[in-house]
Amino acid sequence: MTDQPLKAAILGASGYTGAETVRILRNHPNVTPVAATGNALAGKKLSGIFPHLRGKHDLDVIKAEDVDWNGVDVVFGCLPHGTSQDLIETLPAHVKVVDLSSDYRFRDADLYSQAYGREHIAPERTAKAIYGLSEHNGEQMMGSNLVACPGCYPTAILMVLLPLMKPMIIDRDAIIIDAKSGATGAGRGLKEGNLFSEVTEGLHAYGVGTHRHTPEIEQELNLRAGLNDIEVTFTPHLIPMARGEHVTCHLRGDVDSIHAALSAAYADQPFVSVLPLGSPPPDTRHVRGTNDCRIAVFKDRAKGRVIVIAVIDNLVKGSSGQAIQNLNLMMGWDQALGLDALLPLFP
Ligand SMILES: NC(=O)C1=CN([C@@H]2O[C@H](COP(=O)(O)OP(=O)(O)OC[C@H]3O[C@@H](n4cnc5c(N)ncnc54)[C@H](OP(=O)(O)O)[C@@H]3O)[C@@H](O)[C@H]2O)C=CC1
Ligand SMILES: CC(=O)N[C@@H](CCC(=O)OP(=O)(O)O)C(=O)O
Repeated sequence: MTDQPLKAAILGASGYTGAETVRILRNHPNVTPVAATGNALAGKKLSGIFPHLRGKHDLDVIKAEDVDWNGVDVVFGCLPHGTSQDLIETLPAHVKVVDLSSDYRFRDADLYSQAYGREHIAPERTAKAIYGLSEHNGEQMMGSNLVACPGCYPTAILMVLLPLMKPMIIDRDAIIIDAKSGATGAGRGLKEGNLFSEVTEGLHAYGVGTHRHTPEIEQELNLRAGLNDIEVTFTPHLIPMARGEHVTCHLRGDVDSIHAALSAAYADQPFVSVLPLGSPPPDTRHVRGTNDCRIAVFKDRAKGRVIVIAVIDNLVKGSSGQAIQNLNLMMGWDQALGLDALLPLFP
């Protein structure tokens, strides 16, 4: 516990990742949510929008322009991309930022423009922001004022692939990723594709060959490997469940070397576990509601091929949980503060 808890504003608290950030912060000894913002839902009580928070958090949801920034130390930016940078660039300098959107993930603002179809309003800041994959960039986050949390798919995928990049122990020209996400990954906004009847009892791919997370994944792989030619095939799917994410990486390499590299990378990490060889495949329910990532490695019967599976909860390790872990790292606190009490909800 610090003498004075940090005062946090949650921008976009009326959305899924904002509400999840508020929920998890209830367990945090060093951070107090003092402001919650929304847009269409401003004017309501947070517990009125999200009854599961009733009696736990009774913040009023207000417009960002009505926040008293003098009373705020840190913001969690849980806003759509584009909106996020427009607001973050107006904040006073004393406010630390943990952004969950994609706005500050690209080192190169031109790459951002290509992927998102708009110019970045602060290219110099995005170049300096720390890419917040907690287990890999924690040291760089210490003392930083702006951390850009990875997308939910890149979180699980990079957790598998980064430890295999240096030394390069897989065939870098043969990386194929099949990924599946629950519907909360698309946010709470009313969209036809998120209707129950459009999602239930079916499964479909989307963004095939074009998803905006592909350049984000490739950026981090190339940076880690010291190369510029790594490309991956990434196919996401929407599955009929609310939360959870499952990624299957099809690789070429040696199963024992891959398992050893992953086990070594996460040996001291509280939230990432690499299952022993021969374990059954992990289920998204094994991490549901937690900041955990579980990884399992399998030898394929096809010669030289290895399959690595990772599961996370998109609303925790894939967004709000990792954001809180990143704030802990920025502040030099134990990275597990507020997060280690979360146990999986099973079944
Ligand atoms: N959902 C997930 O699994 C993940 C999401 N992310 C990223 O996190 C961010 C938030 O995602 P998520 O919580 O799912 O999104 P939601 O759609 O559930 O919530 C969006 C929030 O932003 C607010 N908002 C929307 N437009 C504006 C605006 N013009 N001005 C001010 N506020 C606005 C909404 O307010 P209101 O509802 O009151 O209008 C709401 O509070 C996004 O950038 C997303 O890509 C990252 C990783 C995983
Ligand atoms: C199921 C679903 O739609 N998922 C979202 C990814 C969620 C995420 O990580 O979004 P950001 O990169 O915007 O932060 C998508 O595919 O666009």
